[in-house]
Amino acid sequence: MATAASSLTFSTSLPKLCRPFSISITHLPQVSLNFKKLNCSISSALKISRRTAATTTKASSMASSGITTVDQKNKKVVEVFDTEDELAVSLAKYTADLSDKFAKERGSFTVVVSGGSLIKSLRKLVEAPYVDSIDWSKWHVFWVDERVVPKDHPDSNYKLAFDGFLSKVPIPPGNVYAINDALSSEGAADDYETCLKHLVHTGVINKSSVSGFPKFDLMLVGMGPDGHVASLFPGHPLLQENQKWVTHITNSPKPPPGRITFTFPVINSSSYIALVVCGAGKASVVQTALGKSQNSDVFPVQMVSPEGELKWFLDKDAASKL
Ligand SMILES: O=C1O[C@H](COP(=O)(O)O)[C@@H](O)[C@H](O)[C@H]1O
Repeated sequence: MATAASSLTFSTSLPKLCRPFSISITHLPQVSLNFKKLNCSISSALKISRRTAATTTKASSMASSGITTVDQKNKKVVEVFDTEDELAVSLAKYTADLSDKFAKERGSFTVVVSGGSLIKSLRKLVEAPYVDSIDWSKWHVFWVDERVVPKDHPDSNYKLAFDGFLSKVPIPPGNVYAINDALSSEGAADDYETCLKHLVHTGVINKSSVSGFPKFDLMLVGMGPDGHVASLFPGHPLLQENQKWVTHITNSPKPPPGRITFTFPVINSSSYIALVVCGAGKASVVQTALGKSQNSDVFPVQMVSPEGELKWFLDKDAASKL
């Protein structure tokens, strides 16, 4: 299964640029909770568990530890881990299992990553056993959002992923799809969309028969403390974009201001989405998205509703208000 796994360092050549190709809001319902192991604040959550026991099932076979919640109807799983380290172990297994599945089923594995804290949580993938067992040659890597800065800039999501992950595994450089950082935000977004269209046309990326948008195998997505996902921020008109695959923003409330981002129709056409959220600073948004909060705001994260499975990976602090 593993290929060329003896080297942990891959070529420093540039990733594939897209330039050559110049060529209903669903408010997630209350989830059911099945506390297999519980060391965090639980009293209110246990009440939820009793209230919703009828729809509670065991975790998927990919779940390895933690507190697991399953909402079968909405294909939503919530898993809470005592520590971020346990979360990272489970996230690595989840990703490796899906890599195996898609490599066998379709000969390639299309993976979309965000920037931010997510990348650190992928660190177990570059350790044994996964670094040697995953068939990295099948991976095609994309960004759900990117800051329009040079690739060696500290704000670059590409640089973050390269330094923390991609430089440590033998993914063919031609399968790493960074933005063209020589373009404007608008130009880079259009160019990235053109790149995706080419890859859908050539069959590298699946196309959703439901939405007609590209259907990525796995999106590994973080969430900001304001509930933003990708570069889709609360209250921003881009939340409603339903034509474009990739769009741009020049006034991001979080610096830097110029970014490109996948739109919700693309995000929500995915086969699997892992939403990885850690830290007490994100607990209130998690409570609104998954708990019984009275907050009437709709955060962008609540608009994440894939065709396939959504799995939340939460650490104890992020889940502390559930
Ligand atoms: O600006 C961004 O922020 C979000 C969240 O980052 P985090 O550090 O709070 O996890 C990230 O998912 C996104 O890709 C990035 O561009």
